[in-house]
Amino acid sequence: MKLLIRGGRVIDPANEIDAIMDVLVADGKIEAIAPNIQAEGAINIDAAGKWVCPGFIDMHVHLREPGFEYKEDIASGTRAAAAGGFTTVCCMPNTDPVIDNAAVASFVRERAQKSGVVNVLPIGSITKKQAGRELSEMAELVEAGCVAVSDDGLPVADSAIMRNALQYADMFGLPVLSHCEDLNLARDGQMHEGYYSIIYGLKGIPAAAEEIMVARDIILAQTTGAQVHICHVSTAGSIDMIRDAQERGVQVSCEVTPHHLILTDEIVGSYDADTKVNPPLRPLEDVVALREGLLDGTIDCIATDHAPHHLESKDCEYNLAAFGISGLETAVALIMDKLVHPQILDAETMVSLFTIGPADILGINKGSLDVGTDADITIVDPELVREVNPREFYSKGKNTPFKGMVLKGWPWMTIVSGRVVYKEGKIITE
Ligand SMILES: NC(=O)N[C@@H](CC(=O)O)C(=O)O
Ligand SMILES: [Zn+2]
Ligand SMILES: [Zn+2]
Repeated sequence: MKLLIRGGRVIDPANEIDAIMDVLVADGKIEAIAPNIQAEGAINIDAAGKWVCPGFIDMHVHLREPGFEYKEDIASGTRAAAAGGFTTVCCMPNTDPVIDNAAVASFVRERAQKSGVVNVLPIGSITKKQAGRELSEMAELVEAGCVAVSDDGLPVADSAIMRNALQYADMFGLPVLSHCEDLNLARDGQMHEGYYSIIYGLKGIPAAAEEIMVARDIILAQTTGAQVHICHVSTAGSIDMIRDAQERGVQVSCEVTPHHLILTDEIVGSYDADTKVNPPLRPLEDVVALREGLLDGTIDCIATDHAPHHLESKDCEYNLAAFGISGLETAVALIMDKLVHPQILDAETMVSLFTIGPADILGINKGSLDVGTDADITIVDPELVREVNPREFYSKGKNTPFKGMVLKGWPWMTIVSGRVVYKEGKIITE
């Protein structure tokens, strides 16, 4: 089976390509990239006016299976990923049971094979049951296909355990993805601690709750020489420390979410629980610093932190609501509309933040259109205008603060290993 994607703007930052070209796919692999390819018997896809990119990778999603299938499962979560233009997602281990051993990791991969429509790479936990006391068997997790370890949802509060984790994971080349939160400072907090938390009468989570842990992790990465990756970085102070550490040669990378790049804590005044997320939405100064970090290369990638929740845990008092935003189906459109079209972010940087950026952190052979690699391809229609309508989400999680927003620039087609899994609003399953 051959696919010929014709006349699109091919943007492949890993190969420094940005030109109108054809892409030929054969037997699930990239076979050629060149102008005016002739291919007998190939199915033609007219990509004129579209961006043809390496498949987008989201290295931070919560698929909730096993254990919380009422919030999301691998079938629904991977459909949401495909609709959002992602060909590969890495799923966090805060499931029930936790992905802390080979059996659960293998279960996730088997479910993904059977019911998923995009590549699913599991993330194992740093500590058994994410309890923060004893390290998981990382050798076993690597063997079972885990590409990183994380206790996301919770910090590794004990610094001695974190230091051991960094050293141990380093032996397997596994990145440690750190959820930075000092639980004593964050306790009972509902939103960012500052002007608006006072105005709105909600208990605040100070920036220091994140920054103290970012500082600690940088110090531990420096003293061990190991690699640490900071999840969902959200404050100016964190960015400053990460930038400084990178300049000193410390192996620290980080990701940012679309919501932290676009929203401020002011919108919590709607008391809509869909604005409640961890880390919390921050003031404008932080948003500005995150955008600077994105442009100067301090931030390595954009990840959604897709955190679907059931209506019951969102349609309630702000104080009682769960933290999290269903992000897979809006990420690309948000970045296109709010950063690319206003010319804050150029197309090539945007594509690299969704492709080679995360692939390099994870050390996976994806994120480029290299000939011979899996034909994972994301095609974006930069001109398509659509409203965010959670009722049409493939995700079971309808919890988005972006509902009703009209955005320009959406994923148009998603191709995984040469198979079209999403096209113009529809998931395609044979
Ligand atoms: N981000 C969130 O607000 N929630 C995440 C946990 C996490 O990413 O820390 C979840 O699992 O629901
Ligand atoms: Zn987290
Ligand atoms: Zn998360």
